[in-house]
Amino acid sequence: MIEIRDLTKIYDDKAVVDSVSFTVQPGTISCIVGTSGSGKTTLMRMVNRMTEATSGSILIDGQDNGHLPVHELRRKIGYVIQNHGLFPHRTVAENVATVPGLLGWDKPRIAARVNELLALFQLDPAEFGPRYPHELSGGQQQRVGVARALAAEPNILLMDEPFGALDPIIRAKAQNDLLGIQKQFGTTIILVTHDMDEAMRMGDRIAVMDSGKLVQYATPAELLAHPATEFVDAMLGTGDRPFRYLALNTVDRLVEQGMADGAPIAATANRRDALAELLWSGRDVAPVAGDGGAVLGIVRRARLLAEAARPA
Ligand SMILES: Nc1ncnc2c1ncn2[C@@H]1O[C@H](COP(=O)(O)OP(=O)(O)OP(=O)(O)O)[C@@H](O)[C@H]1O
Repeated sequence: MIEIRDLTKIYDDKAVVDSVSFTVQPGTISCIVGTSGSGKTTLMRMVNRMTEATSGSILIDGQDNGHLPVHELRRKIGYVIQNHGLFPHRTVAENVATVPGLLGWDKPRIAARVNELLALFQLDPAEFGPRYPHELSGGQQQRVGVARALAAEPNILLMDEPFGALDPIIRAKAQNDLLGIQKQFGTTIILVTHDMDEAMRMGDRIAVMDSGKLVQYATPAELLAHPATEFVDAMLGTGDRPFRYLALNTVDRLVEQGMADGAPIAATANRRDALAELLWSGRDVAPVAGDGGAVLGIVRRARLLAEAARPA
């Protein structure tokens, strides 16, 4: 758990992070969004003391991070930045092994961990382990960056625009991979992003920053239903709200009995994608298929449209 209390950072007499308080529950993802210069990165960097706070405190699992030696914090907390920050003169395997090496793990344990992580990120250890970062694509480098941050099994991960440089398809895949791995390890994550769709998709809760102040900290659904200020409303994008709201849930709970023609929609598809499919194929209704491909029933366009209305 990360408890941020009254945290302030002053540069040149200006509070770039201004009395910010919020708590990140264990095993959850909190996304920080806000306009450029609103203090997102500064706020996050105070968690592992890459930036020292002017005042306030951060408790990590109940311990004040100001009382822990900085090198210990950095090893305990994984850190991923845009453009991955890999060491160019070290191989992929050596990059991933960095923190376990600093922690003095023995060689077989390090090798096993490197192989496990590369495999987890769908990078064949025999093929990619010996390569240097410049011999990888941007998306592969980014995956190695995340693997490196996870190497010493940190229970906290800080991510600053980790997928910012990736194209939309690779980005969606990287987001899915991260969600899967986060669930598997129960990692607590703070993720800074410019992309509201990414925040909605990844965040259990979203912190909205405006000029150094935290203006709202809420679940994606709460944020959409009850934006605290006009600024939050503007960040959410008026025209996108119904679609963002639909995207928060899957089709499965809207399935009705019945039969319909045409290609089935997966029960695990989100409601926005399901509606898009119905609109694009000109159908009022579509079959819905479960995991094994068996048809579970149907979903109606009218039902999906009704679900896009602002929640109470
Ligand atoms: N070392 C520093 N010295 C002085 N001012 C700084 C320093 N680091 C950041 N700032 C200022 O603090 C403010 C917040 O910066 P920060 O990088 O936290 O914003 P951000 O929300 O992450 O922005 P972006 O989305 O553009 O990355 C900015 O006005 C920035 O110029």
